[in-house]
Amino acid sequence: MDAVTLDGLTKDYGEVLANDDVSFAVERGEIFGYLGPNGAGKTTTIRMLLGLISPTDGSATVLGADVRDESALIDARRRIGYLPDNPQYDETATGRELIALHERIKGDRRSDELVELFDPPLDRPIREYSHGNVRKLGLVLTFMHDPELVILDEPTGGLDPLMKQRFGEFLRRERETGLTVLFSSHILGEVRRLCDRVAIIRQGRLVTVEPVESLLERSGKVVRLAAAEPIPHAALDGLDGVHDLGAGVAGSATGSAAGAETDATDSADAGGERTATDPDAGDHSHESDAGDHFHESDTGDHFHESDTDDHFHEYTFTYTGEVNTLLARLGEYSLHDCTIEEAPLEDVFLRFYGAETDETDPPASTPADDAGGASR
Ligand SMILES: Nc1ncnc2c1ncn2[C@@H]1O[C@H](COP(=O)(O)OP(=O)(O)OP(=O)(O)O)[C@@H](O)[C@H]1O
Repeated sequence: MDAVTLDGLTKDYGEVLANDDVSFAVERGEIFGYLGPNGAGKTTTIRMLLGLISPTDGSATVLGADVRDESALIDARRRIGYLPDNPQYDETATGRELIALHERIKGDRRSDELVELFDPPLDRPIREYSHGNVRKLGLVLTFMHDPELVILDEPTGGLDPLMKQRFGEFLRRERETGLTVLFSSHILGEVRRLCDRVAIIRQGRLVTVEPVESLLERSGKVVRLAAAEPIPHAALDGLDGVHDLGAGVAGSATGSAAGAETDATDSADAGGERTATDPDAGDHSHESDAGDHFHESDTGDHFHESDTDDHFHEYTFTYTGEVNTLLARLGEYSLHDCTIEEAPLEDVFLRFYGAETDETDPPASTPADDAGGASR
């Protein structure tokens, strides 16, 4: 039996159709990412699953309990851990007092271990907690009764990188013991590291449900190169899986790669030739605005050679091919810098669903449709 099922779940707030016919299922024992930009409808779905708001239409179950059946849901919730995106704890209580309160409500099997792991302050009132410390206490309260299913709404907001890593390792360990996790995020990279499958919601509508690996394969990677020598256009553009190739000549080979990356991003859409003078040469603006550095050429089929040795040649593109193939091709050139990163969530949307998709114009065919329906 699936841990969570949604079938045509719909929430109409009146002005906003926050969930529109949302269907998917979370299998027992998986970490399932619920991904979407701000305002997409993630929290609305989660609040319906917990019985905190009623669906306008459709149905859902958590651990077998129908979310419209209050008594069944109360029973199920004893076996569920829930971390809201913005927990509203009693501001005057201390962390220790809140742990004691939660122990009385749902039991405590492991708060000591969790306090040691997530290390929230315990003896100060909540009103003095930082955002990250509220989140760390929230993780203790969510997991302390050893739930079968946890539903986490943007759980890593406010956590520092070390704590994010610790949280990720913790979730993976818990999965090994059979825990099911549904967690929302707007960060694709975070979901990639943790999740087995992912659902993406945009403007209230589900756009895909699929294994995270297949999503990332199709969404590709953003590649940024800074080369000591020009790379012929055909060498990159002719490679299978290269999209949106943009190029320029910028900065100094001894300068900041980060600056080069910024400019490369700015120039990525235009493609063709762009040139820039070494910022250290004197005459030209040092502002980071690409418009001050780059001068569009009237031809798009070759790359400009710089007139000083200090320049490097930068290229940005999205790559959906084999990384080893790309590296073999790049190995033929002298590179100053190379970064290969996952495409941002926004790019994934642009690539697969179009920039103009809105509530009145749903994608004609989504991967969820292609897979024979969103739920499985
Ligand atoms: N109580 C409410 N009344 C009216 N509209 C609401 C209500 N709650 C949410 N909305 C609207 O519903 C839409 C979905 O909001 P929701 O909070 O579910 O999105 P989200 O994906 O969780 O966003 P975020 O990542 O920013 O938390 C938004 O347009 C939001 O303004």
